[in-house]
Amino acid sequence: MNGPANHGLTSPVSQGNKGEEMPPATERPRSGSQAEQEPVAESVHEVPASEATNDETTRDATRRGTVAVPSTAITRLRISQDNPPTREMGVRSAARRFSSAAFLTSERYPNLRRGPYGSLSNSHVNTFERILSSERVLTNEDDVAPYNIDWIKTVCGQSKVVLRPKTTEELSAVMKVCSESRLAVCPQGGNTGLVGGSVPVFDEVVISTSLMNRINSVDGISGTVSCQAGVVLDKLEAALEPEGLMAPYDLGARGSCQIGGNISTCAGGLRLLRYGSMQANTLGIEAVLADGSVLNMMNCLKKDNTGYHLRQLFIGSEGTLGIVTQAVLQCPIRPRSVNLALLSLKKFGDVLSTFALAKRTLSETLSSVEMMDSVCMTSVGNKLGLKCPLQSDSDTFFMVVETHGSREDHDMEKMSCFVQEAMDKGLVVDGITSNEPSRMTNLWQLRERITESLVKDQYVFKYDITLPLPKFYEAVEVLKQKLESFGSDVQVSGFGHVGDGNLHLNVTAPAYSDDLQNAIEPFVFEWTSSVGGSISAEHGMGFKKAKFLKYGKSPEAIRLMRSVKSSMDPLGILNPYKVLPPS
Ligand SMILES: O=C(O)CC[C@@H](O)C(=O)O
Ligand SMILES: [Zn+2]
Repeated sequence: MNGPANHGLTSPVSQGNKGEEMPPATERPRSGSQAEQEPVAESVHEVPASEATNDETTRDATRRGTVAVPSTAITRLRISQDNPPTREMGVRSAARRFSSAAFLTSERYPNLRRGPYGSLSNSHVNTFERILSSERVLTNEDDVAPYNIDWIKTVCGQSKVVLRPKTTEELSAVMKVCSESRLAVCPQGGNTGLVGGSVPVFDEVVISTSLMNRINSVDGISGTVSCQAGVVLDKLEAALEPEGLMAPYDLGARGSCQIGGNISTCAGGLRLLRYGSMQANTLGIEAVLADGSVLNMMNCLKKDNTGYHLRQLFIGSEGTLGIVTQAVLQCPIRPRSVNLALLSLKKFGDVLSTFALAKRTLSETLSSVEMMDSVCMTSVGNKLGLKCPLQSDSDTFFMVVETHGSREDHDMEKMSCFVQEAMDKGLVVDGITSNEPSRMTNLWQLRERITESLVKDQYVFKYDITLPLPKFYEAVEVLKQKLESFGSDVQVSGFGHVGDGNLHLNVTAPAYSDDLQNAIEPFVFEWTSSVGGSISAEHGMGFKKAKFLKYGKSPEAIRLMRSVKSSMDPLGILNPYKVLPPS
């Protein structure tokens, strides 16, 4: 028998809907004096599919895995035989191949110390290969590289191995090995996170759920789906559609993000306003715990009050308490009619008044209320070539308002009346409505692809915060003022789920700089907390925000979090350096 394969690793050193066309604008209901002065046909117009954007890419093109970090973009590193790289150099150059701004997390955060974890050895790799088969144990540097870096290229770990289990049993066996050798692990879904939660910080073993992609069952009557954690959101949607159901949430990253990752980060997204949170919609969970034991809570029931709601522990804990392997989600009925409006507004106060009006007039049909400022709209235009069909200037705000309903004529009329009333009241300057699927898709891209446009050719500091609505856009203004001295190369912008009070606050700069980061943090967290907001709305704490947890939780709450963590993961091997601040 051959001896164990040499994987080039060191030995252990430490134990450490197509709807009907809208009637022509001139036929829509009008009222009030402003409508008389300003013909609706000129202000509210429908958008021809080709005019909405000049990019015909479909919603699928927003798949982050393909648009932002295409695997084909990973060019092979040419290594001179005279000067073979060390493992460390290899990871470093793998990181730098993605972008000139790439770097190792351990370099950018030099005060960070690796925990007392074991080191990966050839013998571990051989054991993993026995459990998973060798094709599902990646050790080749080029294969491992994409799992080390986040898709916006802001953090980069140095893992040497990626494990790709297909079943809960395999993942459980892997965790038993990791627990016995105190190997730290980093669970990873679609790697679409924005807070550095899904990539390793040092050399954690990456456990990818990508091959755990089975949909177990869809129950059209009770409206539930049971699936493995690695199912990609748009694949789930495709499986739900024939049953007349849809996922209870929607994200721009739907082409790459996975259900397990969505649950672990308590993802919010574009429809939370209408369909509720991940906490509300996750009925059942199966998770593998730190010691490899399997916790099966695959409940399909809407009502289950049998004591502690344990599944909630895994929703939003970012893989620090267990790795979600399967789940049951409650799924709403797919709407028969969808209507969309893209609006432009003069000031943020009008955005809030329009939101209030939308709630009153669109009531039960309202499914999404999003906003973006002109910096964001300009960015999707300049960087991605997506043309906004509305007139605007540098102070304009934009809103996307969507309805989901069951009566096309009724829903369309409701949307028209809402836009008309908003214009009559002088809240909305210009607007477009559509219920034609490809047109709506194009209009949605103006909102959904902001993230992709902001990261293009520049560094982005991202802050995902919840704020009381009157303070929502003040965050952008306050930060602009704070960063004035950095000059016009540094831009502050805001967009997000205004319907949920969730602002995505972004600072873009030509490159990362410690000075800029130190000017923003902890200032932005202090300010958010001082006005009664939350420093993480829907992206989680990950690695980047962990040290700022005190701005979101009281000392007592943090103590309880630590005690839950140490009782469920006494060796601290599950996604270390994330969520909780270093102790
Ligand atoms: O880029 C961001 O900050 C937000 C990403 C995502 O949550 C979105 O709402 O588009
Ligand atoms: Zn968002």
